[in-house]
Amino acid sequence: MDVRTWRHAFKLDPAKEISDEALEQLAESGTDGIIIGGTDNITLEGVLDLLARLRRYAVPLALEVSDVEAVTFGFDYYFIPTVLNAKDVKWMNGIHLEALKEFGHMMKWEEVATEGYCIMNPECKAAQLTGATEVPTKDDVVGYARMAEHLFKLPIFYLEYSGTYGDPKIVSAAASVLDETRLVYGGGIRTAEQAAEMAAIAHTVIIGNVIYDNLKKALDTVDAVKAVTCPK
Ligand SMILES: CC(C)=CCC/C(C)=C/CC/C(C)=C/CC/C(C)=C/CC/C(C)=C/CC/C(C)=C/CC/C(C)=C/COP(=O)(O)OP(=O)(O)O
Ligand SMILES: O=P(O)(O)OC[C@@H](O)CO
Ligand SMILES: [Mg+2]
Repeated sequence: MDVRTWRHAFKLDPAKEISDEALEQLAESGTDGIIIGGTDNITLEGVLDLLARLRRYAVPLALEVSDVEAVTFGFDYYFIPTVLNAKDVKWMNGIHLEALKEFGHMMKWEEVATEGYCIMNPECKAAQLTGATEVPTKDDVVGYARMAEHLFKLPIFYLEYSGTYGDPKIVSAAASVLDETRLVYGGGIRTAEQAAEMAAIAHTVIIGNVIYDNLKKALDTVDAVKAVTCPK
């Protein structure tokens, strides 16, 4: 799956407004992919709107499924989050089981990648929703990274600082124990410098909210990430 080569991706929230001009700039920025996903108010209408407006560009599109009601055909990839540090097992495999009973027969597995989330910002919406409200220590993060790679053989370990910039020492600790599983960093990147710092540690860097606050700064992160050599 070529998502394994992604160094940079934008994450668009279907619950937020964005202009066609901004979408064109994001799609033609040189990013490796655009992920459509968010935590709340995700509707099929919002997902279809972004899909229709982005499909004309060559950039690969992934739907990060956070609500089964908002899944549609037409994406290149489907990313399925499982929250490794959620309090309620429903966010690890519960909703997934129900979804598989309903949609399992129609899934094209080569388009699907499971993301093992470790949520680091207890204030963010995803943490509040899933009860991931105890901040994992560095040792916890290393444990969750090993769990993702060795116990569950997940393709992606997603260190999620949503809305806050992470601690490079903790991200490095996760990186140091991953060989096969891809380390994805997301959260609080607002400048090219921050994007470059995390790109030197993580395989893939995700840019979210700054798209809506400062499009120019968001676009600047593409070249910043591409200028950095991918870690092992
Ligand atoms: C029709 C068709 C193509 C068939 C194939 C269908 C398919 C792929 C079916 C799904 C199969 C499946 C196993 C689905 C499971 C789905 C599911 C709903 C799982 C639970 C997901 C989950 C754990 C959600 C919790 C929240 C979470 C981790 C969301 C990820 C996104 C995220 C962290 C966004 C960041 O937050 P944001 O909302 O941006 O925050 P701010 O607004 O504060 O910025
Ligand atoms: O919105 P930000 O804080 O950039 O985070 C990006 C992404 O990791 C959210 O799931
Ligand atoms: Mg967001």
